[in-house]
Amino acid sequence: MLNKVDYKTQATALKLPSKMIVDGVQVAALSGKTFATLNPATGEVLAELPAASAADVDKAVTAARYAFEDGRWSKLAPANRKKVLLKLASVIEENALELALMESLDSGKTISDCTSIDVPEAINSLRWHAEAVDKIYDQVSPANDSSLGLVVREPIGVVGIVLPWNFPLLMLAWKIGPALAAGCTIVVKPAEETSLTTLRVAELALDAGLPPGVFNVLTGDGPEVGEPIGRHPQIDAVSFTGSTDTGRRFLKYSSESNLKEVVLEMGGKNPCIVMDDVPDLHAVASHIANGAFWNMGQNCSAISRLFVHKDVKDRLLKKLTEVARTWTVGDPLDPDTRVGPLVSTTHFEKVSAYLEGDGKVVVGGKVFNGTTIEPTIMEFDRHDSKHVREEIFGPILSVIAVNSLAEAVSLANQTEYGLAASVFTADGTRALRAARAIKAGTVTVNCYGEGDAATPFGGYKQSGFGGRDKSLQAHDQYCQTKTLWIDLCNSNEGF
Ligand SMILES: NC(=O)C1=CN([C@@H]2O[C@H](COP(=O)(O)OP(=O)(O)OC[C@H]3O[C@@H](n4cnc5c(N)ncnc54)[C@H](OP(=O)(O)O)[C@@H]3O)[C@@H](O)[C@H]2O)C=CC1
Ligand SMILES: CCCCCC/C=C/C(=O)O
Repeated sequence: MLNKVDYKTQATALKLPSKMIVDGVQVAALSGKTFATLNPATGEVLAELPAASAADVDKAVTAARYAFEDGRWSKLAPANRKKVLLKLASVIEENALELALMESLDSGKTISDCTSIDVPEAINSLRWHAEAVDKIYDQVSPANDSSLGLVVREPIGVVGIVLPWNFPLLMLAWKIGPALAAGCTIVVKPAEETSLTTLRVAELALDAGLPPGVFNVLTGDGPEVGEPIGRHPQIDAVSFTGSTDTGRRFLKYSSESNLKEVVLEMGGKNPCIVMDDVPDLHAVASHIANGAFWNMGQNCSAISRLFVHKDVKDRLLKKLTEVARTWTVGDPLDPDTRVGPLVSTTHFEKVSAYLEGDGKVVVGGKVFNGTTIEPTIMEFDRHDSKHVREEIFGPILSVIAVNSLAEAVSLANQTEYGLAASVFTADGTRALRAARAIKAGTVTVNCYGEGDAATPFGGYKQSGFGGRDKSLQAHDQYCQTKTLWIDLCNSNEGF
Protein backbone atom coordinates (compact mmCIF):
# COMPACT_ATOMS: atom_id res chain seq x y z
CA MET A 1 0.00 0.00 0.00
CA LEU A 2 1.21 3.53 -0.77
CA ASN A 3 1.23 6.33 1.80
CA LYS A 4 -1.04 9.36 1.83
CA VAL A 5 1.45 11.59 0.00
CA ASP A 6 1.94 9.00 -2.76
CA TYR A 7 -1.80 8.56 -3.21
CA LYS A 8 -2.31 12.32 -3.40
CA THR A 9 0.48 12.70 -5.94
CA GLN A 10 -0.91 9.91 -8.09
CA ALA A 11 -4.44 11.30 -7.76
CA THR A 12 -3.32 14.72 -8.99
CA ALA A 13 -1.75 13.11 -12.07
CA LEU A 14 -4.88 11.15 -13.04
CA LYS A 15 -6.39 11.75 -16.46
CA LEU A 16 -10.14 11.68 -15.85
CA PRO A 17 -12.64 10.64 -18.53
CA SER A 18 -14.87 13.38 -19.88
CA LYS A 19 -16.83 11.70 -22.70
CA MET A 20 -19.53 9.05 -22.94
CA ILE A 21 -19.07 5.88 -24.98
CA VAL A 22 -21.68 5.19 -27.67
CA ASP A 23 -21.11 2.65 -30.43
CA GLY A 24 -17.45 2.38 -29.49
CA VAL A 25 -16.80 6.11 -29.85
CA GLN A 26 -16.20 8.79 -27.21
CA VAL A 27 -18.98 11.35 -27.54
CA ALA A 28 -20.41 14.49 -25.96
CA ALA A 29 -24.15 14.79 -25.28
CA LEU A 30 -26.13 15.61 -28.42
CA SER A 31 -27.30 18.80 -26.71
CA GLY A 32 -23.70 19.74 -25.85
CA LYS A 33 -24.75 20.18 -22.21
CA THR A 34 -22.51 19.12 -19.35
CA PHE A 35 -22.63 18.79 -15.58
CA ALA A 36 -19.88 18.94 -12.96
CA THR A 37 -18.86 15.89 -10.97
CA LEU A 38 -17.41 16.85 -7.57
CA ASN A 39 -14.93 15.41 -5.12
CA PRO A 40 -17.09 15.14 -1.96
CA ALA A 41 -14.01 15.35 0.26
CA THR A 42 -13.01 18.78 -1.03
CA GLY A 43 -15.99 20.12 -2.98
CA GLU A 44 -13.69 20.61 -6.00
CA VAL A 45 -14.93 20.00 -9.54
CA LEU A 46 -13.21 16.87 -10.82
CA ALA A 47 -14.58 16.91 -14.37
CA GLU A 48 -17.36 18.23 -16.59
CA LEU A 49 -19.32 15.29 -17.97
CA PRO A 50 -21.90 15.09 -20.77
CA ALA A 51 -25.48 15.64 -19.61
CA ALA A 52 -27.28 13.14 -21.80
CA SER A 53 -31.01 13.15 -22.51
CA ALA A 54 -33.64 11.06 -24.30
CA ALA A 55 -32.05 11.65 -27.74
CA ASP A 56 -28.74 10.22 -26.49
CA VAL A 57 -30.58 7.25 -24.99
CA ASP A 58 -32.19 6.61 -28.35
CA LYS A 59 -28.83 6.80 -30.13
CA ALA A 60 -27.16 4.42 -27.67
CA VAL A 61 -30.06 1.96 -27.73
CA THR A 62 -30.05 1.98 -31.54
CA ALA A 63 -26.34 1.12 -31.50
CA ALA A 64 -26.85 -1.58 -28.86
CA ARG A 65 -29.81 -3.06 -30.78
CA TYR A 66 -27.84 -3.16 -34.03
CA ALA A 67 -24.86 -4.76 -32.30
CA PHE A 68 -27.12 -7.32 -30.66
CA GLU A 69 -28.97 -8.28 -33.82
CA ASP A 70 -25.91 -8.63 -36.05
CA GLY A 71 -24.48 -11.13 -33.60
CA ARG A 72 -21.01 -9.59 -33.28
CA TRP A 73 -21.19 -10.47 -29.59
CA SER A 74 -24.44 -12.36 -28.95
CA LYS A 75 -23.60 -15.09 -31.45
CA LEU A 76 -19.98 -15.62 -30.43
CA ALA A 77 -19.28 -18.97 -28.81
CA PRO A 78 -19.41 -18.57 -25.02
CA ALA A 79 -15.71 -19.54 -24.88
CA ASN A 80 -14.89 -16.56 -27.11
CA ARG A 81 -16.94 -14.15 -25.00
CA LYS A 82 -15.13 -15.57 -22.00
CA LYS A 83 -11.72 -14.75 -23.54
CA VAL A 84 -12.66 -11.09 -24.08
CA LEU A 85 -14.15 -10.74 -20.58
CA LEU A 86 -11.08 -12.32 -18.98
CA LYS A 87 -8.96 -9.88 -20.93
CA LEU A 88 -11.14 -7.03 -19.64
CA ALA A 89 -10.61 -8.27 -16.07
CA SER A 90 -6.84 -8.33 -16.68
CA VAL A 91 -6.82 -4.85 -18.20
CA ILE A 92 -8.75 -3.56 -15.18
CA GLU A 93 -6.20 -5.27 -12.94
CA GLU A 94 -3.35 -3.57 -14.81
CA ASN A 95 -5.11 -0.23 -14.16
CA ALA A 96 -6.26 -1.08 -10.62
CA LEU A 97 -4.57 1.83 -8.86
CA GLU A 98 -5.92 4.35 -11.37
CA LEU A 99 -9.47 3.00 -10.92
CA ALA A 100 -9.17 2.90 -7.12
CA LEU A 101 -8.01 6.51 -7.01
CA MET A 102 -10.73 7.62 -9.43
CA GLU A 103 -13.39 5.85 -7.35
CA SER A 104 -12.14 7.38 -4.12
CA LEU A 105 -11.97 10.92 -5.57
CA ASP A 106 -15.41 10.68 -7.16
CA SER A 107 -17.34 9.05 -4.29
CA GLY A 108 -15.43 9.83 -1.08
CA LYS A 109 -14.91 6.10 -0.47
CA THR A 110 -11.70 5.40 1.38
CA ILE A 111 -8.68 4.50 -0.69
CA SER A 112 -8.05 1.48 1.54
CA ASP A 113 -11.52 0.09 0.66
CA CYS A 114 -11.15 0.97 -3.02
CA THR A 115 -7.79 -0.80 -3.29
CA SER A 116 -8.66 -3.80 -1.12
CA ILE A 117 -12.37 -4.38 -1.84
CA ASP A 118 -14.04 -2.43 -4.63
CA VAL A 119 -11.48 -2.91 -7.39
CA PRO A 120 -10.40 -6.51 -6.59
CA GLU A 121 -14.00 -7.63 -6.03
CA ALA A 122 -15.06 -6.05 -9.33
CA ILE A 123 -12.28 -7.97 -11.10
CA ASN A 124 -13.26 -11.16 -9.25
CA SER A 125 -16.89 -10.75 -10.27
CA LEU A 126 -16.02 -10.27 -13.95
CA ARG A 127 -13.74 -13.31 -13.88
CA TRP A 128 -16.36 -15.45 -12.13
CA HIS A 129 -19.00 -14.79 -14.78
CA ALA A 130 -16.53 -15.08 -17.65
CA GLU A 131 -15.33 -18.43 -16.32
CA ALA A 132 -18.88 -19.68 -15.77
CA VAL A 133 -20.32 -18.94 -19.19
CA ASP A 134 -18.73 -21.79 -21.12
CA LYS A 135 -19.71 -24.30 -18.44
CA ILE A 136 -23.46 -23.73 -18.41
CA TYR A 137 -25.46 -26.45 -20.13
CA ASP A 138 -28.98 -26.13 -21.45
CA GLN A 139 -31.58 -28.82 -20.71
CA VAL A 140 -33.33 -31.72 -22.40
CA SER A 141 -36.89 -32.10 -21.14
CA PRO A 142 -38.31 -35.46 -19.99
CA ALA A 143 -40.36 -35.85 -23.21
CA ASN A 144 -41.99 -38.98 -24.62
CA ASP A 145 -40.24 -41.27 -27.12
CA SER A 146 -41.60 -39.50 -30.18
CA SER A 147 -40.53 -36.00 -29.22
CA LEU A 148 -37.41 -34.16 -28.19
CA GLY A 149 -37.82 -31.18 -25.89
CA LEU A 150 -34.88 -28.79 -25.57
CA VAL A 151 -34.91 -25.94 -23.09
CA VAL A 152 -32.29 -23.44 -24.20
CA ARG A 153 -31.10 -20.09 -22.92
CA GLU A 154 -30.75 -17.11 -25.21
CA PRO A 155 -29.39 -13.68 -24.31
CA ILE A 156 -32.35 -11.45 -23.50
CA GLY A 157 -31.20 -8.68 -25.85
CA VAL A 158 -30.46 -5.03 -25.07
CA VAL A 159 -30.16 -4.40 -21.34
CA GLY A 160 -30.39 -1.05 -19.57
CA ILE A 161 -28.27 -0.92 -16.43
CA VAL A 162 -28.94 1.88 -13.93
CA LEU A 163 -26.42 2.14 -11.13
CA PRO A 164 -26.19 3.67 -7.64
CA TRP A 165 -23.37 5.82 -6.25
CA ASN A 166 -22.40 3.73 -3.23
CA PHE A 167 -20.41 0.97 -5.00
CA PRO A 168 -20.07 2.42 -8.51
CA LEU A 169 -17.45 0.03 -9.87
CA LEU A 170 -18.55 -3.04 -7.96
CA MET A 171 -22.23 -2.72 -8.90
CA LEU A 172 -21.13 -2.14 -12.49
CA ALA A 173 -19.19 -5.40 -12.40
CA TRP A 174 -22.03 -7.31 -10.69
CA LYS A 175 -24.29 -6.37 -13.60
CA ILE A 176 -22.06 -6.20 -16.70
CA GLY A 177 -20.26 -9.47 -15.81
CA PRO A 178 -23.32 -11.71 -16.26
CA ALA A 179 -25.02 -9.48 -18.88
CA LEU A 180 -22.02 -9.48 -21.23
CA ALA A 181 -21.20 -13.12 -20.52
CA ALA A 182 -24.77 -14.04 -21.51
CA GLY A 183 -24.31 -12.25 -24.86
CA CYS A 184 -26.40 -9.14 -24.22
CA THR A 185 -25.52 -5.64 -25.35
CA ILE A 186 -25.82 -2.93 -22.72
CA VAL A 187 -26.59 0.73 -22.13
CA VAL A 188 -25.28 1.76 -18.71
CA LYS A 189 -26.26 4.83 -16.72
CA PRO A 190 -24.01 5.38 -13.69
CA ALA A 191 -25.25 7.64 -10.90
CA GLU A 192 -24.66 11.30 -11.68
CA GLU A 193 -22.33 11.66 -8.65
CA THR A 194 -20.07 8.74 -9.58
CA SER A 195 -19.70 8.20 -13.32
CA LEU A 196 -15.93 8.21 -13.73
CA THR A 197 -15.02 4.55 -13.18
CA THR A 198 -17.87 3.34 -15.41
CA LEU A 199 -16.62 5.58 -18.23
CA ARG A 200 -13.07 4.33 -17.74
CA VAL A 201 -14.11 0.66 -17.69
CA ALA A 202 -16.03 1.16 -20.95
CA GLU A 203 -12.84 2.58 -22.51
CA LEU A 204 -10.84 -0.37 -21.18
CA ALA A 205 -13.45 -2.78 -22.56
CA LEU A 206 -12.75 -1.48 -26.07
CA ASP A 207 -9.02 -2.01 -25.47
CA ALA A 208 -9.81 -5.57 -24.33
CA GLY A 209 -11.55 -6.31 -27.64
CA LEU A 210 -15.24 -5.85 -26.83
CA PRO A 211 -16.84 -4.94 -30.18
CA PRO A 212 -18.24 -1.41 -30.60
CA GLY A 213 -21.90 -0.96 -29.71
CA VAL A 214 -21.87 -3.73 -27.09
CA PHE A 215 -21.07 -1.60 -24.03
CA ASN A 216 -22.50 1.93 -24.16
CA VAL A 217 -22.37 4.44 -21.31
CA LEU A 218 -24.53 7.53 -20.89
CA THR A 219 -23.96 10.07 -18.14
CA GLY A 220 -26.61 12.33 -16.70
CA ASP A 221 -29.40 12.30 -14.16
CA GLY A 222 -32.30 9.98 -13.42
CA PRO A 223 -35.17 11.90 -15.04
CA GLU A 224 -33.16 12.75 -18.20
CA VAL A 225 -31.41 9.41 -18.76
CA GLY A 226 -32.79 6.79 -16.34
CA GLU A 227 -36.43 7.35 -17.25
CA PRO A 228 -35.90 7.19 -21.05
CA ILE A 229 -33.96 3.95 -20.48
CA GLY A 230 -36.84 2.60 -18.41
CA ARG A 231 -39.36 3.55 -21.10
CA HIS A 232 -37.39 2.69 -24.25
CA PRO A 233 -39.27 0.18 -26.44
CA GLN A 234 -36.04 -1.34 -27.79
CA ILE A 235 -34.65 -2.21 -24.37
CA ASP A 236 -35.54 -5.77 -23.37
CA ALA A 237 -34.57 -5.68 -19.71
CA VAL A 238 -33.50 -3.21 -17.03
CA SER A 239 -31.29 -4.11 -14.11
CA PHE A 240 -31.38 -1.46 -11.39
CA THR A 241 -29.77 -0.92 -8.00
CA GLY A 242 -30.85 2.01 -5.86
CA SER A 243 -33.69 3.24 -3.70
CA THR A 244 -37.04 1.50 -3.43
CA ASP A 245 -38.83 4.66 -4.63
CA THR A 246 -36.87 4.76 -7.86
CA GLY A 247 -37.16 0.98 -8.27
CA ARG A 248 -40.92 1.35 -8.14
CA ARG A 249 -40.69 3.87 -10.98
CA PHE A 250 -38.94 1.32 -13.20
CA LEU A 251 -41.92 -1.02 -12.82
CA LYS A 252 -44.17 1.83 -13.92
CA TYR A 253 -41.94 2.67 -16.90
CA SER A 254 -42.01 -0.96 -17.95
CA SER A 255 -45.76 -1.35 -17.57
CA GLU A 256 -46.35 1.85 -19.56
CA SER A 257 -43.93 0.89 -22.36
CA ASN A 258 -42.96 -2.54 -23.67
CA LEU A 259 -43.22 -4.67 -20.49
CA LYS A 260 -39.46 -5.08 -20.42
CA GLU A 261 -38.10 -7.38 -17.73
CA VAL A 262 -37.18 -5.47 -14.59
CA VAL A 263 -34.77 -6.59 -11.89
CA LEU A 264 -34.60 -4.35 -8.84
CA GLU A 265 -32.05 -4.45 -6.02
CA MET A 266 -33.22 -1.83 -3.54
CA GLY A 267 -33.02 -0.60 0.01
CA GLY A 268 -32.66 -2.34 3.35
CA LYS A 269 -33.13 -1.81 7.08
CA ASN A 270 -31.05 -4.75 8.05
CA PRO A 271 -31.32 -6.31 11.51
CA CYS A 272 -28.57 -7.92 13.55
CA ILE A 273 -29.47 -10.15 16.49
CA VAL A 274 -27.01 -10.85 19.31
CA MET A 275 -27.91 -13.43 21.97
CA ASP A 276 -26.45 -13.65 25.48
CA ASP A 277 -24.40 -16.82 24.80
CA VAL A 278 -21.89 -15.31 22.34
CA PRO A 279 -18.40 -16.31 23.45
CA ASP A 280 -16.32 -13.40 22.14
CA LEU A 281 -17.98 -10.00 22.43
CA HIS A 282 -15.02 -8.18 20.94
CA ALA A 283 -15.25 -10.24 17.75
CA VAL A 284 -19.02 -9.68 17.60
CA ALA A 285 -18.51 -5.93 18.08
CA SER A 286 -15.95 -5.86 15.25
CA HIS A 287 -18.37 -7.60 12.86
CA ILE A 288 -21.20 -5.23 13.81
CA ALA A 289 -19.04 -2.12 13.43
CA ASN A 290 -17.95 -3.32 10.04
CA GLY A 291 -21.55 -4.01 9.04
CA ALA A 292 -22.76 -0.63 10.27
CA PHE A 293 -19.91 1.77 9.46
CA TRP A 294 -18.13 0.28 6.44
CA ASN A 295 -18.51 2.60 3.41
CA MET A 296 -19.86 5.20 5.88
CA GLY A 297 -22.97 3.02 6.23
CA GLN A 298 -23.88 3.79 2.60
CA ASN A 299 -24.66 0.19 1.89
CA CYS A 300 -28.05 -1.35 1.19
CA SER A 301 -27.00 -4.36 3.26
CA ALA A 302 -25.54 -2.30 6.15
CA ILE A 303 -26.46 -3.41 9.67
CA SER A 304 -28.77 -0.65 10.85
CA ARG A 305 -30.89 -2.23 13.64
CA LEU A 306 -29.16 -4.11 16.47
CA PHE A 307 -31.38 -6.31 18.66
CA VAL A 308 -29.25 -7.41 21.60
CA HIS A 309 -30.26 -9.64 24.50
CA LYS A 310 -30.75 -7.44 27.61
CA ASP A 311 -28.27 -9.53 29.66
CA VAL A 312 -25.39 -8.74 27.34
CA LYS A 313 -26.43 -5.31 26.08
CA ASP A 314 -24.26 -3.14 28.34
CA ARG A 315 -21.14 -5.24 27.78
CA LEU A 316 -21.68 -5.29 24.01
CA LEU A 317 -22.25 -1.54 23.85
CA LYS A 318 -19.02 -1.00 25.79
CA LYS A 319 -17.11 -3.13 23.28
CA LEU A 320 -18.86 -1.49 20.36
CA THR A 321 -17.94 1.93 21.73
CA GLU A 322 -14.28 0.89 21.95
CA VAL A 323 -14.33 -0.51 18.42
CA ALA A 324 -16.19 2.49 16.93
CA ARG A 325 -13.54 4.81 18.39
CA THR A 326 -10.84 2.97 16.44
CA TRP A 327 -12.53 3.85 13.13
CA THR A 328 -10.36 6.77 12.03
CA VAL A 329 -12.28 9.63 10.45
CA GLY A 330 -10.46 11.69 7.85
CA ASP A 331 -9.17 12.19 4.35
CA PRO A 332 -10.27 9.28 2.12
CA LEU A 333 -6.86 9.30 0.38
CA ASP A 334 -5.11 8.56 3.68
CA PRO A 335 -4.76 4.76 3.90
CA ASP A 336 -5.41 4.91 7.67
CA THR A 337 -8.84 6.50 7.17
CA ARG A 338 -11.84 4.21 7.60
CA VAL A 339 -14.54 6.92 7.56
CA GLY A 340 -14.54 9.56 4.82
CA PRO A 341 -17.20 11.99 3.64
CA LEU A 342 -20.67 10.95 2.56
CA VAL A 343 -21.20 11.00 -1.18
CA SER A 344 -22.65 14.52 -1.36
CA THR A 345 -23.71 17.45 0.77
CA THR A 346 -27.33 16.63 -0.10
CA HIS A 347 -26.93 13.12 1.25
CA PHE A 348 -25.04 14.46 4.31
CA GLU A 349 -27.98 16.75 5.10
CA LYS A 350 -30.41 13.83 4.87
CA VAL A 351 -28.31 11.55 7.10
CA SER A 352 -27.21 14.13 9.66
CA ALA A 353 -30.86 14.99 10.36
CA TYR A 354 -31.08 11.56 12.03
CA LEU A 355 -28.54 12.65 14.66
CA GLU A 356 -31.41 14.57 16.25
CA GLY A 357 -34.34 12.81 17.83
CA ASP A 358 -35.47 10.61 20.66
CA GLY A 359 -32.58 8.10 20.85
CA LYS A 360 -29.77 8.16 23.41
CA VAL A 361 -26.37 8.64 21.73
CA VAL A 362 -24.03 5.91 23.01
CA VAL A 363 -21.01 6.96 20.96
CA GLY A 364 -20.33 9.35 18.08
CA GLY A 365 -22.77 11.99 16.88
CA LYS A 366 -20.18 14.53 15.68
CA VAL A 367 -20.05 15.90 12.15
CA PHE A 368 -17.09 17.40 10.28
CA ASN A 369 -16.71 19.77 7.31
CA GLY A 370 -20.37 19.54 6.30
CA THR A 371 -19.70 16.16 4.70
CA THR A 372 -18.58 13.61 7.29
CA ILE A 373 -20.35 11.88 10.18
CA GLU A 374 -18.46 9.89 12.77
CA PRO A 375 -19.59 6.32 13.54
CA THR A 376 -22.65 6.76 15.75
CA ILE A 377 -24.64 4.36 17.92
CA MET A 378 -28.05 5.36 19.30
CA GLU A 379 -30.13 3.40 21.79
CA PHE A 380 -33.93 3.26 21.64
CA ASP A 381 -36.64 1.86 23.94
CA ARG A 382 -39.19 1.44 21.20
CA HIS A 383 -39.24 0.06 17.70
CA ASP A 384 -41.42 2.78 16.23
CA SER A 385 -38.82 5.56 16.10
CA LYS A 386 -38.10 6.74 12.55
CA HIS A 387 -34.42 5.81 13.08
CA VAL A 388 -35.45 2.21 13.54
CA ARG A 389 -37.90 2.16 10.62
CA GLU A 390 -36.32 4.27 7.85
CA GLU A 391 -33.29 3.51 5.70
CA ILE A 392 -30.70 6.06 6.88
CA PHE A 393 -27.84 5.06 4.55
CA GLY A 394 -25.21 6.56 6.82
CA PRO A 395 -22.98 5.50 9.75
CA ILE A 396 -25.75 5.44 12.37
CA LEU A 397 -26.66 2.22 14.17
CA SER A 398 -29.87 1.91 16.24
CA VAL A 399 -29.87 -0.45 19.23
CA ILE A 400 -32.80 -2.04 21.06
CA ALA A 401 -32.60 -4.51 23.98
CA VAL A 402 -34.69 -7.69 23.72
CA ASN A 403 -35.72 -10.41 26.16
CA SER A 404 -35.57 -13.40 23.83
CA LEU A 405 -34.63 -14.69 20.41
CA ALA A 406 -38.33 -14.91 19.53
CA GLU A 407 -38.82 -11.22 20.31
CA ALA A 408 -35.70 -10.33 18.29
CA VAL A 409 -36.88 -12.29 15.24
CA SER A 410 -40.33 -10.76 15.47
CA LEU A 411 -38.88 -7.22 15.59
CA ALA A 412 -36.36 -8.05 12.86
CA ASN A 413 -39.26 -8.88 10.54
CA GLN A 414 -41.19 -5.70 11.37
CA THR A 415 -39.97 -3.81 8.31
CA GLU A 416 -41.05 -3.30 4.74
CA TYR A 417 -37.52 -4.31 3.68
CA GLY A 418 -35.91 -7.75 3.52
CA LEU A 419 -32.41 -7.52 2.13
CA ALA A 420 -29.97 -8.85 4.73
CA ALA A 421 -29.71 -9.85 8.39
CA SER A 422 -27.18 -11.30 10.85
CA VAL A 423 -27.55 -13.60 13.83
CA PHE A 424 -24.91 -14.09 16.53
CA THR A 425 -25.30 -16.98 18.99
CA ALA A 426 -23.20 -19.96 20.08
CA ASP A 427 -26.19 -22.26 19.61
CA GLY A 428 -26.12 -23.51 16.02
CA THR A 429 -29.66 -24.83 16.00
CA ARG A 430 -31.12 -21.58 17.35
CA ALA A 431 -29.03 -19.63 14.83
CA LEU A 432 -30.36 -21.67 11.92
CA ARG A 433 -33.94 -21.52 13.16
CA ALA A 434 -33.68 -17.73 13.43
CA ALA A 435 -31.96 -17.47 10.02
CA ARG A 436 -34.84 -19.39 8.44
CA ALA A 437 -37.49 -17.31 10.22
CA ILE A 438 -36.03 -13.95 9.15
CA LYS A 439 -37.51 -12.72 5.88
CA ALA A 440 -34.37 -11.54 4.09
CA GLY A 441 -32.40 -12.50 0.98
CA THR A 442 -29.12 -13.02 2.86
CA VAL A 443 -28.76 -14.02 6.52
CA THR A 444 -25.25 -14.34 7.92
CA VAL A 445 -24.54 -16.40 11.04
CA ASN A 446 -21.80 -15.30 13.45
CA CYS A 447 -20.39 -12.93 10.86
CA TYR A 448 -21.37 -10.03 8.59
CA GLY A 449 -21.13 -9.98 4.81
CA GLU A 450 -22.72 -10.67 1.47
CA GLY A 451 -21.34 -14.14 0.77
CA ASP A 452 -19.07 -14.39 -2.27
CA ALA A 453 -19.36 -14.26 -6.06
CA ALA A 454 -21.06 -17.67 -6.09
CA THR A 455 -23.95 -16.69 -3.79
CA PRO A 456 -27.06 -14.80 -4.99
CA PHE A 457 -27.70 -11.29 -3.65
CA GLY A 458 -31.12 -9.67 -3.54
CA GLY A 459 -34.06 -9.04 -1.32
CA TYR A 460 -37.41 -10.13 -0.02
CA LYS A 461 -40.33 -7.71 0.24
CA GLN A 462 -39.58 -4.13 -0.91
CA SER A 463 -35.83 -4.79 -1.10
CA GLY A 464 -35.90 -6.79 -4.28
CA PHE A 465 -37.86 -7.75 -7.35
CA GLY A 466 -37.40 -9.99 -10.32
CA GLY A 467 -34.08 -11.73 -9.77
CA ARG A 468 -30.74 -11.72 -8.06
CA ASP A 469 -27.27 -10.24 -8.59
CA LYS A 470 -24.20 -12.54 -8.29
CA SER A 471 -24.02 -16.30 -8.87
CA LEU A 472 -25.60 -18.16 -11.80
CA GLN A 473 -28.91 -16.61 -10.79
CA ALA A 474 -27.51 -13.30 -12.04
CA HIS A 475 -26.85 -14.95 -15.40
CA ASP A 476 -30.56 -15.90 -15.50
CA GLN A 477 -31.50 -12.19 -15.26
CA TYR A 478 -29.99 -11.66 -18.69
CA CYS A 479 -31.39 -14.73 -20.47
CA GLN A 480 -34.63 -15.76 -22.07
CA THR A 481 -35.71 -19.38 -21.95
CA LYS A 482 -36.75 -20.97 -25.23
CA THR A 483 -38.43 -24.34 -25.63
CA LEU A 484 -37.63 -26.26 -28.81
CA TRP A 485 -40.07 -29.12 -29.35
CA ILE A 486 -39.00 -31.53 -32.08
CA ASP A 487 -41.24 -34.16 -33.59
CA LEU A 488 -39.50 -37.54 -33.92
CA CYS A 489 -42.48 -39.68 -35.02
CA ASN A 490 -42.34 -39.35 -38.83
CA SER A 491 -40.00 -42.27 -39.22
CA ASN A 492 -40.83 -45.65 -40.71
CA GLU A 493 -37.54 -47.07 -39.54
CA GLY A 494 -39.17 -49.77 -37.42
CA PHE A 495 -37.47 -48.79 -34.16
N1 LIG B 1 -29.90 -0.08 -2.68
C1 LIG B 1 -28.86 0.68 -2.80
O1 LIG B 1 -27.80 0.20 -3.00
C2 LIG B 1 -28.99 2.16 -2.78
C3 LIG B 1 -29.96 2.78 -2.03
N2 LIG B 1 -30.03 4.13 -2.02
C4 LIG B 1 -31.06 4.76 -1.16
O2 LIG B 1 -31.70 5.74 -1.93
C5 LIG B 1 -31.61 7.00 -1.28
C6 LIG B 1 -31.57 8.08 -2.31
O3 LIG B 1 -30.38 7.98 -3.10
P1 LIG B 1 -30.43 8.26 -4.64
O4 LIG B 1 -29.09 8.45 -5.18
O5 LIG B 1 -31.40 9.36 -4.88
O6 LIG B 1 -31.00 6.86 -5.19
P2 LIG B 1 -31.79 6.58 -6.49
O7 LIG B 1 -32.50 5.29 -6.37
O8 LIG B 1 -32.62 7.74 -6.85
O9 LIG B 1 -30.62 6.45 -7.59
C7 LIG B 1 -30.19 5.25 -8.16
C8 LIG B 1 -30.08 5.40 -9.67
O10 LIG B 1 -31.36 5.67 -10.22
C9 LIG B 1 -31.32 6.87 -10.98
N3 LIG B 1 -32.60 7.58 -10.91
C10 LIG B 1 -32.97 8.52 -10.01
N4 LIG B 1 -34.22 8.97 -10.27
C11 LIG B 1 -34.64 8.30 -11.37
C12 LIG B 1 -35.84 8.32 -12.13
N5 LIG B 1 -36.85 9.15 -11.84
N6 LIG B 1 -35.94 7.48 -13.18
C13 LIG B 1 -34.93 6.66 -13.51
N7 LIG B 1 -33.75 6.61 -12.84
C14 LIG B 1 -33.61 7.40 -11.78
C15 LIG B 1 -30.20 7.66 -10.34
O11 LIG B 1 -29.75 8.68 -11.20
P3 LIG B 1 -29.08 10.04 -10.63
O12 LIG B 1 -28.68 9.78 -9.23
O13 LIG B 1 -27.94 10.25 -11.53
O14 LIG B 1 -30.11 11.10 -10.75
C16 LIG B 1 -29.19 6.57 -10.09
O15 LIG B 1 -28.49 6.24 -11.26
C17 LIG B 1 -30.37 6.89 -0.42
O16 LIG B 1 -30.41 7.78 0.64
C18 LIG B 1 -30.47 5.48 0.03
O17 LIG B 1 -31.37 5.38 1.11
C19 LIG B 1 -29.18 4.87 -2.76
C20 LIG B 1 -28.21 4.30 -3.53
C21 LIG B 1 -28.00 2.89 -3.53
C1 LIG C 1 -17.54 -7.20 -1.21
C2 LIG C 1 -19.01 -7.17 -1.30
C3 LIG C 1 -19.61 -5.80 -1.19
C4 LIG C 1 -21.05 -5.86 -1.30
C5 LIG C 1 -21.75 -4.58 -1.27
C6 LIG C 1 -23.16 -4.80 -1.56
C7 LIG C 1 -23.93 -3.56 -1.61
C8 LIG C 1 -24.87 -3.38 -2.46
C9 LIG C 1 -25.64 -2.14 -2.51
O1 LIG C 1 -25.55 -1.31 -1.61
O2 LIG C 1 -26.37 -2.01 -3.46
